[in-house]
Amino acid sequence: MSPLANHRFLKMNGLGNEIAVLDLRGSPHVVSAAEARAIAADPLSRFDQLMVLHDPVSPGTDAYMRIYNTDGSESGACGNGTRCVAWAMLSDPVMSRPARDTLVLETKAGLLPVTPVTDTVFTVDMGSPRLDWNEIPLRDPYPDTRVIATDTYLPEAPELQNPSAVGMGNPHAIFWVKDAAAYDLAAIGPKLEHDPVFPERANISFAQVESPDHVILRVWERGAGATRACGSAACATLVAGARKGLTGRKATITLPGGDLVIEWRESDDHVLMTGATELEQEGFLSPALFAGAA
Ligand SMILES: N[C@H](CCC[C@H](N)C(=O)O)C(=O)O
Repeated sequence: MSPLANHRFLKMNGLGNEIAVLDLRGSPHVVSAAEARAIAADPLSRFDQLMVLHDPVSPGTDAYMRIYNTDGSESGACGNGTRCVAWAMLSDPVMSRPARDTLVLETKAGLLPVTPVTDTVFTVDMGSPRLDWNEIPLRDPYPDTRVIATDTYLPEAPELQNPSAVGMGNPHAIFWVKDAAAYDLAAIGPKLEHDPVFPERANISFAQVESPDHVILRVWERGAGATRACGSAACATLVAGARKGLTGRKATITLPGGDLVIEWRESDDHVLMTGATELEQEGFLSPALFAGAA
């Protein structure tokens, strides 16, 4: 029987970004893409991102996280999910709790220190943005990633051709638009996500700058589709906005599910993301999910 059968999980959200948290510390099991897709397919455990906790790898860290999208692909970053994991590690009565309140979580993209602001609000240090074309990554050697060009031509939205690109441990493209609500994400999101300029696909943001400290944002996520919020996209948008002189280095980013405060700190180049988390329920993974998934 799969070690995931009957395993406890938490269903949470970060501003409506649907997050499932699975604690596999103490187990050698690594969730496969097929298992992640099976978990996502059950309405009880449905997620935009599945955050799987493993035993810590680097000294001084509290856990290693693998992050899965709905389609089973893996990401190096998920801002909203990282806050949910911090809540779970510090406040869930069943999970083993680290001794200190400030956590350091690790992903394949690096270390993420997390600090509680209240019981349910956390600040994640998302690290330095990746601005070089090959780190994002992009197909072409752009000397300046503030403006790139996509291959995709959209007859219904010909203005969507020149996004900014930023890596936050995952790839992001930000299109600067007058009205973020005007776009049919389900129709155009997949085309831009798969544009050949993004060799690892990209998370696609539509950013409407209201003022230097306020941006309205809608996101089509790589591997997950339209979500109510995307923390790493909010970080990437603030960085790109500040680089283009559209925003300051600190702004409120309003997503369909609510607000995140993002700061790109001058002193160390790190991006800080602050926002809420919410526990919805706990559940147990149905053994039937893993009958065909290996
Ligand atoms: N919702 C997440 C981002 C998931 C990114 C994922 N879709 C990818 O990079 O493949 C967040 O809050 O940052």
